[in-house]
Amino acid sequence: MQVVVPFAAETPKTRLSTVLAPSERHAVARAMLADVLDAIAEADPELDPLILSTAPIELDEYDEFTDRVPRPVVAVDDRPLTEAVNDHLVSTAEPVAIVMADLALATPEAITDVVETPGDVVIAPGRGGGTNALAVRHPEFRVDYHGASYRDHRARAREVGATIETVDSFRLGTDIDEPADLAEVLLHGRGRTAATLREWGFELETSDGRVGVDRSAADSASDF
Ligand SMILES: Nc1nc2c(ncn2[C@@H]2O[C@H](COP(=O)(O)OP(=O)(O)OP(=O)(O)O)[C@@H](O)[C@H]2O)c(=O)[nH]1
Ligand SMILES: C[C@H](OP(=O)(O)O)C(=O)O
Repeated sequence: MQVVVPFAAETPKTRLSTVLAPSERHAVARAMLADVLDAIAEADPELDPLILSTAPIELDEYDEFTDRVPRPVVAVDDRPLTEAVNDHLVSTAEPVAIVMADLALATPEAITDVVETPGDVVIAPGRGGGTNALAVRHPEFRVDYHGASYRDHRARAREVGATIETVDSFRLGTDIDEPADLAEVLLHGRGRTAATLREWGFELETSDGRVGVDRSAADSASDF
């Protein structure tokens, strides 16, 4: 199955701007993308990842921490997310999975659950109403991201007569959007993203009611 990984390359992760400098948001977005690509490759080398990026990206830097052969293809489409993904769905008659690039906790097992669960539309919801991973095997189904897209995708699937399955996954449900989500990476991440945050001096902060992250000012990037 082809696995499309949408990637906002130019101004990624704006909701992390209170804790990460612009250069760090780029770096953490790339680290998360690498973690997702690794999970896909380890789930099944036959899966065919396609990065659907808003701008050209150079993949050479991935060589040092992946043994993926061949490298994923990068397709550049600067249209908004929903439009770009739907155009891709229209252009292929084959089943397609769409896996977001900010799933830093993704594991091969979780990806396998999405691509192997039978159903015309298989959805791994994200916290907050989003759609973090999706498998589409129905020719008329189209995406409608943002807002409560989990609810909207279920409604769209019903409209076209598609069967719907939900994959209940903590690892795929945890997209890294807000500063508090970085605590989940430190707690549960096994890959590049967790290592990057630790290199930057992020630590768990447990003194308040809810676990968060803390970082010493000395470790912040110069463009913060
Ligand atoms: N190709 C493409 N991918 C996008 C676009 N917007 C977001 N993405 C990707 O879609 C996934 C979910 O993105 P969001 O969490 O909604 O947005 P984000 O840009 O990552 O973060 P924020 O700026 O904080 O909203 C991530 O993998 C993004 O890289 C877009 O317009 N085009
Ligand atoms: C793309 C969007 O992501 P969120 O804004 O929920 O992170 C969604 O899942 O619909």
